[in-house]
Amino acid sequence: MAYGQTGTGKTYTVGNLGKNDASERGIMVRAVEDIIANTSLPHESVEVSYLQMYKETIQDLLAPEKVSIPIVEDAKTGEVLLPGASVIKIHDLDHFMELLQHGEANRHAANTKLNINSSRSHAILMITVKRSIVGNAETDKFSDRNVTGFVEHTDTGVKMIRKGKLLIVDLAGSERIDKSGSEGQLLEEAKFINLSLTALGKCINAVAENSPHIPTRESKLTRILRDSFGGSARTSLIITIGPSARHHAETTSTIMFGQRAMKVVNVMKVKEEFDYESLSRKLENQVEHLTKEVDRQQKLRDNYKNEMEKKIKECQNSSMEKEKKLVSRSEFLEKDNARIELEMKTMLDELNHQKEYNKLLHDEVARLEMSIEHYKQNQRESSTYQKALADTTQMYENQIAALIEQMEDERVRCERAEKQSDDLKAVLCDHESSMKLYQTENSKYQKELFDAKQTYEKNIEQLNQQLDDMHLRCEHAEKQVNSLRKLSSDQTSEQKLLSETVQHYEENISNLEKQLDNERCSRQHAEKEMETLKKCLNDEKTSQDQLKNKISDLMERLEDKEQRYQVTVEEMHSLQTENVNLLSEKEMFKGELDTLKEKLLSEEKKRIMLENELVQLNKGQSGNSEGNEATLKCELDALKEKLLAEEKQRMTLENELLKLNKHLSRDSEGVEDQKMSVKQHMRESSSFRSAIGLSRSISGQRATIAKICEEVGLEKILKLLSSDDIEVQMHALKVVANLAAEDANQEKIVNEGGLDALLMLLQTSQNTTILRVASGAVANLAMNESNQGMIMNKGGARLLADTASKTDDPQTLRMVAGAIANLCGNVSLHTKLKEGGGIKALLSIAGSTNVDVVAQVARGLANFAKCETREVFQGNRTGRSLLMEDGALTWLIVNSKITSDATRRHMELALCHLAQNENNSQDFISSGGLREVIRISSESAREDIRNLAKKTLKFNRMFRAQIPAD
Ligand SMILES: Nc1ncnc2c1ncn2[C@@H]1O[C@H](COP(=O)(O)OP(=O)(O)OP(=O)(O)O)[C@@H](O)[C@H]1O
Repeated sequence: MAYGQTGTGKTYTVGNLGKNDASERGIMVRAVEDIIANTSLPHESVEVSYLQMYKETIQDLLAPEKVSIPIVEDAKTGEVLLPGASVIKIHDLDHFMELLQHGEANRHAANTKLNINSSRSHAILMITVKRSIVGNAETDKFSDRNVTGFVEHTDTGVKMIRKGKLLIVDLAGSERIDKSGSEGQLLEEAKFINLSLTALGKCINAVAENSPHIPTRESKLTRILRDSFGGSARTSLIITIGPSARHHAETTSTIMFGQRAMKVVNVMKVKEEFDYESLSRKLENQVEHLTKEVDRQQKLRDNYKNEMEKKIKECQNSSMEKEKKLVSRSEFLEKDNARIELEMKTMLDELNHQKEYNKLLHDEVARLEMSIEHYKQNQRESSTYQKALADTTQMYENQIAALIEQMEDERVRCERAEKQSDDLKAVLCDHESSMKLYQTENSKYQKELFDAKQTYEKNIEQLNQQLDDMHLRCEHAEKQVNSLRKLSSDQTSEQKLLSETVQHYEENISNLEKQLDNERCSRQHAEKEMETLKKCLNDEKTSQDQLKNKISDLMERLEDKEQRYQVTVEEMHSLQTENVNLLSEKEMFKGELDTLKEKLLSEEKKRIMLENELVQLNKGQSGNSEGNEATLKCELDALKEKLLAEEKQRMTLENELLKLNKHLSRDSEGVEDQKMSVKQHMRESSSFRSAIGLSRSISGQRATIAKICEEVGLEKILKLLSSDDIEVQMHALKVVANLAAEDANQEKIVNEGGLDALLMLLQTSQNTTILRVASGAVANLAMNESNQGMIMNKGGARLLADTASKTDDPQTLRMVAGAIANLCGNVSLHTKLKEGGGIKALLSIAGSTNVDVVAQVARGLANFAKCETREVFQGNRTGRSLLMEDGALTWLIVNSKITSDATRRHMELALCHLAQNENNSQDFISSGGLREVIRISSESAREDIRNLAKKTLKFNRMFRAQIPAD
């Protein structure tokens, strides 16, 4: 689109033909030239429409008679169509130039002041390029078609048309009517032009701002350009300006318009549509092909079926024929057998007959022999005849002998011949008898005999031959019988084979049928399986996606867990360190607990003694006169005060116990048991006290003090601490000390200046009782961590040290040592405590022979060492212990074998804690502390302390180096 003030060169830039000089050509000509150069025209088409929009009507510049061309939007694709406009397929660039020139001639132009050939209409050149493409997939990809009707996937295997549309718009010039001097018709035109350009501006604004509504309906220009704003089209805008200063306003507005248009974001989309004709043709072909294929398959199936049926029939026929043949063959064989049997029978009969005949012959030979004998007899009777007869007989005898020989030779095989021979003999015998009868006819007879003999010989030969033949035939018959038998057996086996073959064929057929059925089943099954597999594949894909998501989720969680694991490991390390500290702390508390138990016991004893004293006093009181009443009352008050002090101490111990119990509540069951036993002990003490009525008295005193405090006011009582009257001062101090023994009152006492007053007393008073009670009160306040800092800040450490230095009263020293020992448990005060002389004071107090005082010192040192070593373990502190310089180690080494169990435990713990700090190792080695730790590791009365010492020795490298391997 070319947009700009009138006369600034839009038409020149966009529509110039450049007929004479190609370098003068405008974008329209250059674009089409480029398109043609990249298009193979017979296969691809380039079509153009050239329109103008004049006063909100659309006219066809290529067919000027076509006016008011409607604008239509394809409901599916959203494509803007101009159905009435002529669409001309161009052949080449010249053809296009002709069309453009023709169109230009039809364009409305009028002279304006600014441009003598001003365009009064918007010219729209619409170039459509179509290209056929073929995809790869099947038509079921139709589902991929998007809502716009275009196909996103080109691999559809279907012929499609890829379509590109290029609109080149030469907008009519925007103008200031006053400047252009438009009037009448021109003014009218200018209004329409400005209206449509304003609408275009609005649309561009809306698209640039991603507005859901684009007001394209306000002008036909924007309706035509509807599918060119944003969306799937790419839009280029050329803005033209007049450089003259007088056009400054227009130039600015034009540039602003261009800037807005630059905000439009386009996403290109390839537009493709199916070539439905070719698709339908292709589908028809496919349907036809598939139908043919189905028919072919059906035919193949039918043929196969027919063939199979035919084969089955053939098999059946052949089996029937074979059966028939078999039957006929067997019949034939049976007949043949019968025939052969008959023949055999005949031959056997013949053989028997032959045998009989042979027998007959034999008989005849015998008869002939008899005839010969008879002839010989006749011969003897007639010498003449006899001679001739002898010759004849001789001849006959020779013949007969030969015959007999022959007969003998052939007797076995030729019985018939024997028979014949017998016959001949019989005949011979007849002849002989007739010779006898007719001697004359001897010659005749001899001749006949000779003839007969010859005949017989021939006959015998014949018979022999017959016999041989018979034998041969017999053999042949036997062979035949054998071969027939063999044949018969062969026939039987053949029959069997045939039946087997038939059975085999039948089986084959049934198998084939089964196979056919199986084939069908498996095909159906395979089809089902295919569907299932498709589903599975889809499911698989879905599950794969889910798995991917899960994997990424798991990876994230794994990373998170790893991080947490790292944190946990670090925490674990710190917990381990803390655990070590807690263990040592626990051991220390155990020691302290034992000390407390002992103290409680001694307190109980004192209390019983006091109670007895009180009972005695009460008894004495009743017996005294009224004059002594005041004195006794004073004594009673003093005793009560004593009781109060004891009670306070007890309270202090109980508080300490409570505090320890709190610490110990985290520890092991053994400690828990100890706590229970202490509680039990306390309960027992309490029950004992109640038995003697002391509790009533104590609660009465407390109530009295509370009442006094309520009545007088704490402020006044505190003021009394600075009273000049030492008695008043003392009573007030006792009341304050009593109040300080209870946690609940401590804050109030401190806030109202009680701590200051007590420290002042420590500083100024020389009175032992005051110093003792005041240091006891300070010790009570020092039990509370919130007061410890304040005590230190107010110079408490120094004052306690001074107090210790100016008295050797063991109770006072015990109170001072207790107060310092409490302060030793606060690691933040260690340096101040040392600098304030607290440690030194503690160690100087340690010179006392009083067991309780020493116990407090040992407790303080153990407290200090434990806290300090914990700080070292936690990395908050480095270097030797602050206790070292003041000689604490030496004191501990010297006194660690003292008899009191509780004190010894404190000392052993203090040594172990100090030994745990590797910076103290050298001190331990040089001073003999290491030996002490080694001793503790084996000799300590407490297993936990022994273990602590062993652990200390094990983990300290310097100690390990010092200890021999054995
Ligand atoms: N780059 C250029 N080189 C030479 N002459 C030019 C150039 N640009 C414009 N002209 C000339 O300036 C005059 C006005 O140009 P043209 O008609 O293209 O302006 P237009 O912006 O289309 O005006 P209108 O909006 O009134 O139609 C024409 O005579 C044109 O030949």
